[in-house]
Amino acid sequence: MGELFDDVLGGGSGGLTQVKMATVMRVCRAVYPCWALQTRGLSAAATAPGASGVSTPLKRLPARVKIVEVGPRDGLQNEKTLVPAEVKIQLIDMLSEAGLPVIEATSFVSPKWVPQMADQVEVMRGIRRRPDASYPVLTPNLQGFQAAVRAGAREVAIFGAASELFSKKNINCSVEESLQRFEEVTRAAKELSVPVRGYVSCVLGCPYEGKVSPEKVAQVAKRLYSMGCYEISLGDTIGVGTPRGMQEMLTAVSREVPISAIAVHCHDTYGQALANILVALQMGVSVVDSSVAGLGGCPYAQGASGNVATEDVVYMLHGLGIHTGVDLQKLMDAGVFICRALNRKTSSKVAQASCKL
Ligand SMILES: CC(C)(COP(=O)([O-])OP(=O)([O-])OC[C@H]1O[C@@H](n2cnc3c(N)ncnc32)[C@H](O)[C@@H]1OP(=O)([O-])[O-])[C@@H](O)C(=O)NCCC(=O)NCCSC(=O)C[C@@](C)(O)CC(=O)[O-]
Repeated sequence: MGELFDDVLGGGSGGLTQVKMATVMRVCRAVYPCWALQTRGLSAAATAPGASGVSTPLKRLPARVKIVEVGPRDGLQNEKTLVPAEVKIQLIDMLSEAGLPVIEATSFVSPKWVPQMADQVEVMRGIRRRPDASYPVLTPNLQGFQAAVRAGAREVAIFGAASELFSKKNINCSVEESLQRFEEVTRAAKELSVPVRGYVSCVLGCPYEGKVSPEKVAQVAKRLYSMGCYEISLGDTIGVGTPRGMQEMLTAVSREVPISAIAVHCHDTYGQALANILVALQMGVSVVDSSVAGLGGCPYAQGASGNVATEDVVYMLHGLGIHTGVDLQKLMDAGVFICRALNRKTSSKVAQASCKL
């Protein structure tokens, strides 16, 4: 590599000719496929989504990505002011209109722990469901699962962690105890043919324990998958991960769980979310969680900012020629609606650039 650059840049006279520059670009693309992808993807985005002429590196990306919109739950669970149920319902309906295939609607957790989600029954009863979309809800235990089913939930998500301390702070039990509770939920769900999604939090770092080993993440993911979760969402809860960490962690998890059953759930605290998602896509992941307007955070992970904004993910994916089924304009309208209701600015760069707020 060094020799190649010496060869291209050496000689001193004349600086970088066009021929030399082209060679440098070729070498960089060969050595850093990810960089090649980004530079080519960006020019594709600048011209037309899915533009032709984008060649080799894009072949490694999925043709289609499923976006799991978590704003109404992950976003609103962290808001200081309580958002009225009718606002949540309107937000979910607007997200449905925008074509999002999965919208996490609310959670059936203790109202003493998360008062922002105490109106879960009203929300579930009020939303207009699109027949081809699903509206999962979080259920930490059997009590939550039964209440969710009574309220009309047709899909649930259980949420574990790869960190003992986070598990204790978030759901008041150890990782092992949580897995036992989740077994009860998956067993009950199986009897009613209710699909269950599984989360693992703190996959790239924990607010209480710091570094988290990829092997620990893989163990928890494997347990959730083997108890029947159809998909495992890997959460960078505090948004500290970088592309290299994402690659190492996904390498470990994909030894235990098929890549087609893995989703990534990136918070954007350090501005790394899109880069981390791109790495995940290159490794074969085709399910991405995100939150309209970048709302969110976890009440039990202080300092964690919101999820990556759905608008930004959709813009990147469309620029790469990847199909999502999402109407970006309608999605941005939903972002404007909820930001006005919350009296806050959007965290989506795409929405900011489009001068919507
Ligand atoms: C899990 C519990 C309930 C344990 O809480 P606990 O206090 O250990 O529960 P308990 O079994 O001892 O029961 C105590 C009380 O809670 C009630 N209770 C018990 N279960 C339920 C339930 N399901 N729904 C409603 N109420 C419930 C139960 O009925 C009882 O009521 P009381 O007799 O005192 O009146 C509690 O810790 C809790 O609700 N935690 C909230 C966790 C949460 O929602 N965190 C945020 C979501 S996770 C997240 O954001 C991360 C994620 C998914 O996005 C991915 C990522 O980014 O990493």
